[in-house]
Amino acid sequence: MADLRIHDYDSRVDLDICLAREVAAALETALRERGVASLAVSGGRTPVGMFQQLRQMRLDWSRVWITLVDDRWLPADHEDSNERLVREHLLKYQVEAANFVGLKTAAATPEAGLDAVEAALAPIPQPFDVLILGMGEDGHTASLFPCSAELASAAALDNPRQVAAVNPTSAPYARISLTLAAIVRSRNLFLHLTGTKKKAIFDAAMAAPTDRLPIARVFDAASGVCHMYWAE
Ligand SMILES: O=C1O[C@H](COP(=O)(O)O)[C@@H](O)[C@H](O)[C@H]1O
Repeated sequence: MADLRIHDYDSRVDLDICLAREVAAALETALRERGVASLAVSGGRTPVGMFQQLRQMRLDWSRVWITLVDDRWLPADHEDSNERLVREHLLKYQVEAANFVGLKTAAATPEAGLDAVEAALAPIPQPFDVLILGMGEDGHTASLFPCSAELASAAALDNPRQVAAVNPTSAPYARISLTLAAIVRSRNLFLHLTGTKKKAIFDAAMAAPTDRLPIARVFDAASGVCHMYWAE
């Protein structure tokens, strides 16, 4: 079980600045120690302000690999694509020099695309130096949805795959997601949450004695220090 440290901020702007600094510091450490660094980011609405802070951080971004924790199986220019969000808000200015690998291929379905996605991810230094999760109000994280038939295999810690196809019944679009096993191997694991409603959902999920939601399963399975950054 992870040693989860909670960081509360008075404002989302303060949170975005502090989380971006922590992420940049962890990437800098990786660059110093291993010469390359890897970062996996979530999509959705929550990370936009943090991306805008992170893209101002001075790093040798040409030695940093960036990918997504999950994506909707949509063209990369679709308004609901996580790749589009990252290209628009993070891969700008000096971060344009980073090596970005998206999770969407030309295959018709995520199931058909799995092998190609794994091959595309192969050059990225693993385990990820930094991985940033978000959370939905149903307790999903990445695209590990509690409602999906694929959750058992995508969240099985002995799943040798890095990615899984997920078809949520409570949310739109087929998805591709890092597996729970790939997520919890990360060297620095952050959860980025905003709003009192999500905080209450997170606290209840962590306190539940049984039927653990995906977000709680991350911190059950992770080891070492993990961080939750929250602002109202
Ligand atoms: O579907 C998704 O939702 C979560 C949470 O998104 P948010 O809009 O509530 O911040 C996100 O972390 C994930 O990457 C995304 O695909």
